[in-house]
Amino acid sequence: MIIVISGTPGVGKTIVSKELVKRLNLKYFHLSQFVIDEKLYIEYDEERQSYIIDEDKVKDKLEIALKESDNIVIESIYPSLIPKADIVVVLRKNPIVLYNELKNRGWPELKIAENVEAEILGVISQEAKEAFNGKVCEIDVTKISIDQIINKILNKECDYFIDWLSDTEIQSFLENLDNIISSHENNI
Ligand SMILES: Nc1ncnc2c1ncn2[C@@H]1O[C@H](COP(=O)(O)OP(=O)(O)O)[C@@H](O)[C@H]1O
Repeated sequence: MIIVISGTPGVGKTIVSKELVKRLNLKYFHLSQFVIDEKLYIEYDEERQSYIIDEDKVKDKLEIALKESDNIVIESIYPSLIPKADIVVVLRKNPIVLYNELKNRGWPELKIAENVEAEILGVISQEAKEAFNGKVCEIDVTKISIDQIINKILNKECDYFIDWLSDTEIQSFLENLDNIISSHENNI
């Protein structure tokens, strides 16, 4: 069984992945750590304080690293780079709650804005559905405990249509994020 836990940074991937590993006695694979350990990046983006990954190298290395793997939880923000999976869980978190989570991490303003915008637009969920059509299970984790998340995953209780933009407060929040992003782009 290969379970992928994906979603925007800050939604709860690590905490959920580790709890799932414990409950089901599975192996754990953190893709972003693998990228850093194997130096599968092109460069470090100082402004965003994150690595720009070399997708082709990651795909090749993953094919080898995961070749024999079964009974594993793979945590990743890049679901389309993963060669195979039985289920791809995409954790979703209310963008305003997520914004505060990333702010508490002390991340740069631009990195927060880009990640929260991606959550509003469902970027990772879309990427997962294109790569693993029919195997994706989205879960809104905003108001539920880790235990409840794990049970939803094990019972495949998915939320079928998460559209943050149906909330007018989030529509105006997105405009603010766009302003932050464009102000950084204008300063280049
Ligand atoms: N269901 C939840 N309820 C309350 N807090 C949560 C929940 N899921 C995650 N968190 C908290 O959210 C933060 C981000 O979790 P983490 O697993 O580090 O996210 P990610 O790996 O997606 O960046 C952590 O402080 C974690 O304790």
